[in-house]
Amino acid sequence: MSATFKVGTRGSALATTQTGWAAQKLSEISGLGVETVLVKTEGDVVTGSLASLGGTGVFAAALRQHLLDSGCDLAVHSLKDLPTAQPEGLVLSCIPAREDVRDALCSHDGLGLDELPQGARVGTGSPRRGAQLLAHRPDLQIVDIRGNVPTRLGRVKGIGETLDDGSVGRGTQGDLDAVILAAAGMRRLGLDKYITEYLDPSIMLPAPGQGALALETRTAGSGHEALDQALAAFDDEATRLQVVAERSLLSTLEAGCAAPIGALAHLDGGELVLEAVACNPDGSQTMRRSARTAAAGIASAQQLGRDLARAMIADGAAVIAGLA
Ligand SMILES: NCc1[nH]cc(CCC(=O)O)c1CC(=O)O
Repeated sequence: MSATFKVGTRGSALATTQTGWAAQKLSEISGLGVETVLVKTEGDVVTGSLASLGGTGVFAAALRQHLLDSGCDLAVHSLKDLPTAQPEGLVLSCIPAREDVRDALCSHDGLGLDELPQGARVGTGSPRRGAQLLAHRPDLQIVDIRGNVPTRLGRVKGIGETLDDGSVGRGTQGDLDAVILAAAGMRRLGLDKYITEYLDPSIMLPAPGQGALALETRTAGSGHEALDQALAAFDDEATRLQVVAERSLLSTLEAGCAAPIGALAHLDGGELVLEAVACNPDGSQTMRRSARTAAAGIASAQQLGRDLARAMIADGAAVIAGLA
């Protein structure tokens, strides 16, 4: 029997799908077999509002402990769900090329954002999404929802009934005109046909790290040389530069994934450009800024995020976003 590595995953459809995708690629590159280990996490059983959960990293903590205890050799996370502080003994050894970074509107009858009826009910548990929606459409009613992607999608009028997956839409009321979800998750789950508008980043800046996966191992290595090499080969340098800048901004603002902060970096020729927004939860105040650097490398990306955050803080961003 050929050697295998163990990959840990949460049990949600999104987690198992993206873990399967990454593990398959690494298996192809390394020639190793894969064994999947399911890890139940606190974030999957708590039922309160996401905004009220407070502490960041509830989704990742149990998986990380499992990795530290050598219950698995590799953990696959959604990067945007990871706190910006890296735990001792673990390293993000691979960040693959990013999926679509945008947020997506999923509404009934194919409606786009500007076609939603006056006062339409739009579901999201994210203060960042709610605030930016309200900044664009102050008439909308933001409804705090949580749950996994198919469950949230099933709350939209007319959609719950049509989802053919047996785990989806059962008992959902169709009580919303629309929900906002990450396009990346919808695509990975094959649910992107329900997207009625990809929200332009000029209206809705995504969460730092959105659309990117983070493949984590113990700092000492995965225990499989071929896997360590595959992780290095599967890492995408452009994505890493972007997400480092975005997460550096978030950590300098001392904010987490539940904060009303959006950030998106991209490469423009040889330059790294970072755009960011800080909002108050009702969308009545938004501060949007950008910065760029021609300097290459991870340290410069980190510096870019830090400098932009400091400039925004100097102009009151932390107060606006309720972080001060
Ligand atoms: N917080 C849940 C979560 N974590 C990652 C994704 C989507 C995939 C991604 O952004 O990489 C989602 C669902 C969503 O926000 O719609």
